[in-house]
Amino acid sequence: MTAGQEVRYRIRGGRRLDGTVFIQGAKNAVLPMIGASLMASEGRTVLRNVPIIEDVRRAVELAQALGAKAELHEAERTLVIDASTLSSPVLPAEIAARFRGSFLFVPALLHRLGEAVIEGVGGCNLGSRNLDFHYNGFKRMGATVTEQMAGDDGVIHIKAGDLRGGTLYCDTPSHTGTENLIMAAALAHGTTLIKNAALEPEVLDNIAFLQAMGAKISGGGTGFITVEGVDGLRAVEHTVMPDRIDAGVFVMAAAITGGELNLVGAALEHLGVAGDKLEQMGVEFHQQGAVLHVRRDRPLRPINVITDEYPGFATDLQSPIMAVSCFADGPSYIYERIFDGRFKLADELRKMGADIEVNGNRAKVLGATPLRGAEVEAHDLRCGSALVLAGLAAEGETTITSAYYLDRGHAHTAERLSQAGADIEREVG
Ligand SMILES: CC(=O)N[C@H]1[C@@H](OP(=O)(O)OP(=O)(O)OC[C@H]2O[C@@H](n3ccc(=O)[nH]c3=O)[C@H](O)[C@@H]2O)O[C@H](CO)[C@@H](O)[C@@H]1O
Ligand SMILES: C=C(OP(=O)(O)O)C(=O)O
Repeated sequence: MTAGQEVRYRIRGGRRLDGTVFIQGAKNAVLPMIGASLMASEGRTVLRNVPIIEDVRRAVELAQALGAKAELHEAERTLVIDASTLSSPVLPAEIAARFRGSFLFVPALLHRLGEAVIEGVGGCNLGSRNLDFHYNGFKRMGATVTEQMAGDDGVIHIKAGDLRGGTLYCDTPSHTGTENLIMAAALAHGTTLIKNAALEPEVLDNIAFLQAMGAKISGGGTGFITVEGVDGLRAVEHTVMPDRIDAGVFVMAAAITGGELNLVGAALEHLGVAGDKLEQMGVEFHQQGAVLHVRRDRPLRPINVITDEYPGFATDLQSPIMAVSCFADGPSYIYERIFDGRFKLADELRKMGADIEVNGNRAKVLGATPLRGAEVEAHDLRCGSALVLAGLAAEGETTITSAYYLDRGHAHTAERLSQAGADIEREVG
């Protein structure tokens, strides 16, 4: 899949899903791990259960552009990285601007090459997405951050100097902010305390990975993380945790079609409040070891959702639940607290017949409205997964354009849904 190619999904709705689905490895865990693996100056890192998503392909291209050897073995879902040859500090815009996780490469560049040059940082266009917690943390550790204009675009130079530990904080518990500050502290001189650190399971998986590499990190999951700097990190093997957002979307695929799925690798605990809200809507869960059995065979009830950091209702599941709410019997209320640009989905769902009122970062979904197939656009990754859900339950054919966004974060979507009985195809070109 090359830049500029159009990806579309075509779905003929109305089929009840039934079967077994394998939950992919977590996008938001593997991306910081690829960044962290570049901190090992010798040896080969082996990451297993790697999701075959576009963001991972971009991360591999970026690692290669920086001089590392990175091989993605797609059939084996395994990534092998040899970062001994890392040589360029420049995150080139043509790759880095296509995914948010590119900024997670900065600590390795600071430690290994003494500087990072950021021509662009991408990710979903969700309104304002600042990076001040990251920059302020790097500065507190002794780095200098300067911005130069190149045409209309700013290029940011970070010079590491001699990074040393200190007291750092996130104003709000930023997911990638916490990961970047931990990675910057891991090889800095002395001890770092990070206050108001993120609690997401992917942050904890990344801490486990860094600890295996030899980093000294304590306090993960408490909001206060202490990192004692070490002299070097070694390349290790690690299995990426399952993707709780992918799991949540498949739970909702069962919910919206009145179906029944066995989700291999999904953990109800990792859904946080989203699991409770789905139960209130009428979804039944049975955790059977590493398999989450999910079923919905009663009418969907409406719901109130307030997005929050983990274990609150994940913002990445807010768009999907908006699609499910269209089928609930009564008004649902959604309050998006993390990102201010996530409601473009409402316009797309309206094209399918949804009745949604948006006021700032609050939305009221008036269910139940029967949705009908339409041509709709994925404005971001989770808008894409929500439209897939809507298409599965709508009458007739739905075409989702700009679906590269969906492929950024979900692997083999059409194959996995088809195996469970959906009528869905992916088209490129
Ligand atoms: C690659 C990755 O892991 N992406 C996830 C990560 O994004 P990301 O790490 O970018 O999200 P953050 O947790 O940093 O952002 C949360 C909020 O904090 C604000 N903020 C963040 C950093 C900063 O320096 N200044 C600032 O103001 C943001 O604008 C946003 O309003 O967490 C999000 C929230 O769970 C998820 O939707 C993304 O899927
Ligand atoms: C916002 C998201 O991702 P990113 O931070 O990678 O843009 C997402 O996964 O919905």
